[in-house]
Amino acid sequence: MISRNIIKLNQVVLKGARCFSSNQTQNNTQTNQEANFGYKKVDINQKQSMVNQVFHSVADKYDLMNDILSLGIHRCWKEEFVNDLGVLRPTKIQEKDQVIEQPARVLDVAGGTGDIAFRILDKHKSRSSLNSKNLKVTVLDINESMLEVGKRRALEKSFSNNDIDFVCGNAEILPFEDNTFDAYTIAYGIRNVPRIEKALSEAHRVLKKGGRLMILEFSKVEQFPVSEIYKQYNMNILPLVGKYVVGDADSYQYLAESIDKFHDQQTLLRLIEEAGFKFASYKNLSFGISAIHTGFKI
Ligand SMILES: C[S@@+](CC[C@H](N)C(=O)[O-])C[C@H]1O[C@@H](n2cnc3c(N)ncnc32)[C@H](O)[C@@H]1O
Repeated sequence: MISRNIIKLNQVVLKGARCFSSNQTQNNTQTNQEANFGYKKVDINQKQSMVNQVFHSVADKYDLMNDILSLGIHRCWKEEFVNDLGVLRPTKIQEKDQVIEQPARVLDVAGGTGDIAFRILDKHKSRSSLNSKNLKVTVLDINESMLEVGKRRALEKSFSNNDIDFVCGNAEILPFEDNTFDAYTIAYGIRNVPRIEKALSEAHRVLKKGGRLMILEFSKVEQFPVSEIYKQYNMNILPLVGKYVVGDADSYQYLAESIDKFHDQQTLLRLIEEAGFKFASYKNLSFGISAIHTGFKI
């Protein structure tokens, strides 16, 4: 049984996007467009290669580090995110004189090791009377190392290809047709994508009418002294724990800097609206350390 699943879950779809694996270096053509890589200004194409190196380096210890660094709190934020998504119903399609049910489809972009996808599937099973055939989650990530961990975890959790599939691809050029998904989720991924506007426009394109965008991301804490304690923690503790647990202080230095440089709640909200989403809103989690943004394709 397990070996059949291994074969199925290893069928990574590669359509129209460059993927990054450990033994690959990316030689992107230079442009004169710049992006932030933490506190550094780099060529926008170079940013993706540098982000890829970070996640290749941390992939094996990524989930453990999330627990250590957030003292387990990231689990509560992810739970709230998945609760807010709610239960998705299958689509009913009339075919000749028959009504056919198609599973609801969720695309989890920058889904990495599958954490959000597994939570969505678990929640769906525990909350609804529907069977697992009524929901399918597609995990998309640009990094093969992160996806490999996700595929391993999916097998351990006994999910099959009917529940979940793993696609190597870029959030900026999604390898899916227009109007395909009922929901698009992205957790702690959007700040790593070089062209956020492109990713949001792709999210809008692949969602069905009525479909929902949900973003979970680190955000801005305004209340003093929490803001200062949080900044000091990120800048000093993150690289230190990275050094001793993963043997890689630089990657965690980038993660801390990228959190500091990322947009505030209002700016991200504006970008979501500019991408065409309606009824966009956000809510803060733990003083705004994280925030959930949402919007709908109407
Ligand atoms: C911090 S991890 C988040 C993983 C997961 N969503 C979670 O919440 O645990 C960020 C992920 O974004 C992915 N990523 C970065 N740039 C991307 C892009 N352009 N397209 C798709 N994935 C990307 C990385 O490979 C990495 O797996």
